[in-house]
Amino acid sequence: MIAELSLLLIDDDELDRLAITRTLRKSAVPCDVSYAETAAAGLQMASNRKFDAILLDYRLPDQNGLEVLRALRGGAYDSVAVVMLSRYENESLAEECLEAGAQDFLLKDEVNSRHLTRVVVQARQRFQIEERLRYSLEQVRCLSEHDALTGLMNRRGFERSLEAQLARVRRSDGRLAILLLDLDDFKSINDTMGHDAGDQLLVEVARRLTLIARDGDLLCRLGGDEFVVMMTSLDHDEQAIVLADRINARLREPIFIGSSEQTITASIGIAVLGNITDNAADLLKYADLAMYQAKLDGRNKSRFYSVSLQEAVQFRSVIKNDLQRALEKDELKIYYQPQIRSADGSLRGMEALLRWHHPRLGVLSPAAFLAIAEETGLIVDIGAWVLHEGCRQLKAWRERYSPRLADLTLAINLSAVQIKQAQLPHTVMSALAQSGLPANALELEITESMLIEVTTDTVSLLSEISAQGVAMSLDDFGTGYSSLDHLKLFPISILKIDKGFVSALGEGGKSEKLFMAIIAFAKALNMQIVVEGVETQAQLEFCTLQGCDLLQGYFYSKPIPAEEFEATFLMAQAQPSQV
Ligand SMILES: Nc1nc2c(ncn2[C@@H]2O[C@H](COP(=O)(O)O[C@H]3[C@@H](O)[C@H](n4cnc5c(=O)[nH]c(N)nc54)O[C@@H]3COP(=O)(O)O)[C@@H](O)[C@H]2O)c(=O)[nH]1
Repeated sequence: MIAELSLLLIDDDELDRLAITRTLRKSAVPCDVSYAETAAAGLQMASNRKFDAILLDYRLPDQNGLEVLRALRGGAYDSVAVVMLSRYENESLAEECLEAGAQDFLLKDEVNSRHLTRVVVQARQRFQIEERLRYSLEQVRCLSEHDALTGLMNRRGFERSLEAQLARVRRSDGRLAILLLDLDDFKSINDTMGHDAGDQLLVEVARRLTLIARDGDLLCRLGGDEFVVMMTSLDHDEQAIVLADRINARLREPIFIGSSEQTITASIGIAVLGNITDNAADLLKYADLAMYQAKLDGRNKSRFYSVSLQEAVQFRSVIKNDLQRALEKDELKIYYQPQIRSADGSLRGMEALLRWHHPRLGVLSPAAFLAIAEETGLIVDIGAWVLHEGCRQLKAWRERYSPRLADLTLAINLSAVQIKQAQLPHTVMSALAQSGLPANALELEITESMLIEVTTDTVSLLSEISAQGVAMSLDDFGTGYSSLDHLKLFPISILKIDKGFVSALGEGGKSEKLFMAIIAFAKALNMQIVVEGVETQAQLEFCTLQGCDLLQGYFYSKPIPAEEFEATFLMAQAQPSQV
């Protein structure tokens, strides 16, 4: 039971005010009525005091009732039930008032005591129910826009906030940056320590981000191990980089999960609104591309989105897609580069160097696609193809230019992925068997960097191949670890000195001394020495004088297609035994 209703009547017509007051006095519920004659006075009173309901006349001297109603619902006033009063019947106006937030619409002529009291009481109840509903909806919206685990905004909340911030930034000509973080190797924590541990780590990351964020920055967990920091105001791009550095420094600090100490890092992509786009979806996409680049660049880094970065990412994606079918479409080719005996300038053999005749991009060098081939595992099939095709070609040439060139050899590069494949010895042997080549016609090149993560499996794999008579050569020697252990562990009989040393020959510096030391060292170990990157007559003479066995480089030829190699180096040196 309501003890008393406190009402505000806003009406400029004195007779109407008296009539309504008389009616209310007859009501079963006592009413305390305050009065205002203008919209401005009514709004003023509504802001000073809380009423149970406002009776609001539509026609007021300074504003119409609908405008007053909208002002009352605008948020600056305590929420209150509103009953509109009108002298004239107007269905569409009544509808408009209800839509704008009035709880009822009454014709003044219809007002009697019971009716008016019931309307006011019901308006008040309806308003209270609406308020509760609004609160519940707000709670649901809040829950649906927040991540239950970390309490940060989720993707939905982020998207809504981003749209709102974008509108603000456009209006104020401001700037906004998005830092998209993806935790490095989070999966392994989940896999090795379990999902509870993973969850604890995510909560700790959220906590650290909250500590680092500045006032006004918005934090969000997009899902999984992806977080976003939205900098809603910044003067310079550098501020975003500084924040990214602070985030990574803070994340690197040890995290204790139970009794175990963990460290986590993140790859961070940054995109700034206005620099490249003023569209929300693009901004997140660009931050994602930059984050992906940070991962490619070795993780635990931040990268800024730029047009050139996008071009690089797009190029990568084209290569990745097209490489799948390059083998089937016969687009991969082997180019050959001669290896010359320093003693007499005769052809000892050649190195097989892969090229991709891309239908749109032209001839691509391994640098453009090898890393992707390794990442996707395609290198296993590609490498097997190089072995088979190279052996087939060598056998054909040996036979065609026998007897003079019957002992030509072929050097083929192996990739780090291939040397971890248990089937490698089988692939090599089947390439030799199918072509009919003897094992000593083949030389396999590995680089020092491949041997860093040596396992006993790798050692036995390469030893198995070498035991069959295939020579192993250590490529790019002098550029990596130059570890004596590698020479001891692996069955290496050929040392290939990197072209970096050759280009420095004649300068008399450290490189030249190292070059000579490597030769002395290889000779002491009875290894054959191949020098790559020979480009000038002077380099040729120097290497020959120092006792290098084989020379390779642009001085003789760049790597060239098989037909050209045959015409230039084989036909010129020997008459084919069969044509
Ligand atoms: N796993 C596989 N890796 C391969 C295969 N084919 C090539 N590769 C690897 O790619 C690297 C780059 O090859 P490429 O771009 O062909 O470069 C070679 C020569 O073109 C270049 N070269 C040779 N002589 C000179 C010279 O006088 N000057 C100069 N600036 N460059 C020269 O050097 C590269 C020689 O390679 P390598 O002897 O192997 O070090 C290449 O290094 C391979 O690792 C493949 O089929 N599988």
